[in-house]
Amino acid sequence: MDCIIDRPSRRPEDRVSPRATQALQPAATDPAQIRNFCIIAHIDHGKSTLADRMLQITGVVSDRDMRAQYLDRMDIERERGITIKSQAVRMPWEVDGTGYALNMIDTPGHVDFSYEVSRSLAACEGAILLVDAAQGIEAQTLANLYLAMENDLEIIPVLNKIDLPAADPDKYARELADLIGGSPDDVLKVSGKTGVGVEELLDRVVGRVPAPVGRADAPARAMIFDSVYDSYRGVVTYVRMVDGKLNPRERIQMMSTGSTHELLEIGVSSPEPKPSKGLAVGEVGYLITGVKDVRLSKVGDTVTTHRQAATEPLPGYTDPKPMVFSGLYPIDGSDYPILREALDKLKLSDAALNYEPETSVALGFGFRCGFLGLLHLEIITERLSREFGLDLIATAPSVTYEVATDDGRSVTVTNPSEFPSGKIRAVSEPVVRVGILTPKDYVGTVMELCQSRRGNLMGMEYLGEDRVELRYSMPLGEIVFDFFDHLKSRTQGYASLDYEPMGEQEADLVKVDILLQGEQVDAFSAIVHRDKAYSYGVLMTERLKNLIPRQQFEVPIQAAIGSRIIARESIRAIRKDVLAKCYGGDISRKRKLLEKQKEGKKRMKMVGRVEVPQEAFIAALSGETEKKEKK
Ligand SMILES: Nc1nc2c(ncn2[C@@H]2O[C@H](COP(=O)(O)OP(=O)(O)OP(=O)(O)O)[C@@H](O)[C@H]2O)c(=O)[nH]1
Repeated sequence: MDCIIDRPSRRPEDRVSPRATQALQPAATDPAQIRNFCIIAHIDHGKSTLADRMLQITGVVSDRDMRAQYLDRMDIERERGITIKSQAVRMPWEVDGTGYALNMIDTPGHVDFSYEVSRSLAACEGAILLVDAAQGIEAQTLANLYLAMENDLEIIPVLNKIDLPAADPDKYARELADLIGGSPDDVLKVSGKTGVGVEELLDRVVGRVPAPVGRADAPARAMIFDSVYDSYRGVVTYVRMVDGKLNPRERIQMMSTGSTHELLEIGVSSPEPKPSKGLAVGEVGYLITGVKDVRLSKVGDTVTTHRQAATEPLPGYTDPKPMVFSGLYPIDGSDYPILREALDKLKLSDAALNYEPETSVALGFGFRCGFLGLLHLEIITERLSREFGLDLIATAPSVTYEVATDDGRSVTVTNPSEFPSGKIRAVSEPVVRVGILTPKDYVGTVMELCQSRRGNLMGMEYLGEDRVELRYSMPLGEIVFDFFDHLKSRTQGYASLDYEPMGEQEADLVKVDILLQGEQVDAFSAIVHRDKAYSYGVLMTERLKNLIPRQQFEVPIQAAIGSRIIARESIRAIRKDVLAKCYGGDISRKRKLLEKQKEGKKRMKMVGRVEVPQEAFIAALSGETEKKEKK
């Protein structure tokens, strides 16, 4: 009789290194044998590919199970090649006969998620600074490096993709060494694709990244650096133990809210979740408590035990604050309940998503949503359409304004239609520190663009021979509106951008309304700088003129600041007689035409006496007319 033996497969082409030793047991590992590190890189510089290769070489994922970008779990992440949620993986590695547990924390690379990046960094002692050897340093390389330095991390500079024919490792090694100090010879050269240099890199992590330190006998303190919703297991919380120990089935307490939960499972990911006997000082792992909403397990919060609670939370906790707002409306009004349900579901897994119902004359029922940034907005709208089959229109993104009125009130405005109508004393808007990296030939055109967006130059530096870093302070409101598209098209895609909040400033801002036959169309109101009010008015009135069909009377389209009209167009009157061409006695054909006209009217929105097809509003909001003209 045949007997099946369950043997670990080790095929000749498997890339597992002989130094991928037996894993050390969590909760029983000496902190001196733990290394916590992350990989920081500009988008597309190969972070996920390198992480995949490390998993393979350390034997935690077999070649057979390997699929590209193992750590990027969400489909949408894999398709777009971006990392949204960070994960942590424990890998065994042996150096000079000693076994180590390497915890790799994958960080999101995009500025919208910089708070999550900063918490992931706070969970580590070291960072691999990964730079594409064919492209060199980019804006997010710098932004992430500065964050890592603020967190006192040991930086390991690495050039990736050295297998590319276009790679110029010597040039970029000098650039990297100039940036962080040290010699170009210290810069490791690897290829995440072929695996060259990856073993040396793991050795360097062990050699250079400091071991974690913490007080083993103090009350438990663990920092949450990620919180992910899983439809089967509820919320999975990723933590870094700082002091003490957490044990299975213990009652834990969230220090920001005082809420307590039973610890149903605790363990480490390698990379599939493996329950353990607990987590001790310096370790990285996950907790499951059965809660169903990520807002009960917030990134940055400190976990302690209920029985022996710590008194001081770990530093650095803040609530995620939405920066960009937009109205989301279903194109088919009957989809509204589905949209509400979909947002409720997404909120379970995304603590940064905010929304409340709103109505618009032009677009019907929808939700005003708050996002961390433009990419966050894009991801949410894409998930709504992909996962819930919703067809949506989003109003132009807006930021938060503080408006002080003459009667002494202060109003927070996230939607232009809430802008107070009386006398305004002052308006302040959020400002960000912008870093742009561009080849030197494009400096002129980039500066022109920044100036046209009310940017203030704060500094300019050459990086190597041919690239320049420009630093500006700029209103966030100017960036959320197609700034990135313009930057890319002016520099043929070469410039990269990063920004971080730097407070607020007063500015001469006004609300421009768009009126159709004297009636305000809310979805088109915008808060803009006074100098740009006129051009916004002209743009929108022209767009609408081209999109709204003629009516039986003349329709004025106006742009106004308060009661002052600043631009005007009009649609000439026409008597639309669908039966005009239908002479003769064929009554059934006439009826058909009239029926068809009635169908069309259903999708019409009434603004005062004016009938507007909803498509016209949608096209005007998305700027479709200009796009067509450009083509
Ligand atoms: N030739 C070559 N290509 C690589 C190498 N590493 C990554 N790539 C390619 O570079 C592209 C980006 O790699 P990713 O690993 O997705 O980059 P990433 O930094 O994780 O990207 P984000 O998750 O968006 O930040 C992919 O097309 C990879 O196949 C390498 O060492 N050599």
